[in-house]
Amino acid sequence: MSPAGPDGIAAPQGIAAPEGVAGNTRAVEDGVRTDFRDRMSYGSYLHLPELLGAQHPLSAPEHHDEMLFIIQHQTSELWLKLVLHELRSACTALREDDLKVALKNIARVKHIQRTLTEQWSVLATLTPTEYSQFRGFLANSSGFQSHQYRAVEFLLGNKNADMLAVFAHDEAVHAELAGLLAAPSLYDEFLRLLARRGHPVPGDVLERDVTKAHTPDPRITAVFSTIYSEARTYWEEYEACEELVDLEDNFQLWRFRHLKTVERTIGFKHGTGGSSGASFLAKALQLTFFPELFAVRTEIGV
Ligand code: HEM
Ligand SMILES: N[C@@H](CC(=O)c1ccccc1NC=O)C(=O)O
Repeated sequence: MSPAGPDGIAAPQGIAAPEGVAGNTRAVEDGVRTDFRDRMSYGSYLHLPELLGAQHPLSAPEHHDEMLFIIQHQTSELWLKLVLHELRSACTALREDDLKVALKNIARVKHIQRTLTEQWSVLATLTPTEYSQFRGFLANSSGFQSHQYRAVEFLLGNKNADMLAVFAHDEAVHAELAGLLAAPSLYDEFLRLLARRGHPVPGDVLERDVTKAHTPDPRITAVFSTIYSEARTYWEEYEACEELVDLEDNFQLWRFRHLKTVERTIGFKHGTGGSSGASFLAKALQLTFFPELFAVRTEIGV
């Protein structure tokens, strides 16, 4: 005989309710803390009042889908904050010849990138009609003004001093980005590490003007050629090269999904930030952080 549930219906045979889960309801255990007047709680530790109080749709009357738009951006910014934290750590680790730590940081960044790229599918549920109903309320604000995104681009080596102008209104952010512009990128740090390990990275590359984007150099491709053809000897370097390729690949996938989401949402309209829109974004797909890591592939097996 199977025991009768609260509504008198017998539970199916063979599915015995575990202790404390009668009636498909989990009993709260006696030890569970419930008084948080004088204890730190989940919400206070995570500052949830601030976090969850920071969604302020501007549309009037409020458009249902503006909440999606805001949360999509805010979650992206939170992940970007962690990406920056990890990339800064990776740069420091490389500077200190701690390749293992840098690789650990990069591994985490790769997972975040996947989440960020996956997340586009949520925004893709926003139809052009829905977006057009509140787009006007965004005025001239645009993702182009995301300082964390720009910081990630700079850290990875897509340096461009012209990107600083939109941050002139915010002294602290402007100073932060100017600092990153003037600092060696992840790739600069990697090439410096390779030089310290005895790889023939030319001096003029090591002392280049790091405020500019790195431009492809066949002498660096030759360094990678050796690493790839003698992978067993240079295993750590080889592994690091492949991790950087994954990083760039993931970054390009995010850019591509952004572009495609933009095309399906606003077509070929100009952007709220003042650019030509999709065609401006498409140009970013031609950029590369680590050109020689792709150039070396042409030489492999020939
Ligand atoms: C319906 C959704 C979206 C549309 C229509 C859109 C559109 C655009 C457009 C047209 C630009 C070019 C700059 C301009 O003139 O405004 C841009 C740039 C940008 N957007 Fe979005 N965007 C959307 C969602 C997002 C989301 C969710 C993020 C995540 C943070 C984002 C981040 C960025 C960034 C970082 C840039 C600068 C890209 C670069 O410099 O290459 N956008 N967006
Ligand atoms: N540039 C977008 C507006 C936009 O997407 C946006 C506006 C405010 C804050 C973040 C945004 N996201 C990415 O650009 C547009 O032209 O519709």
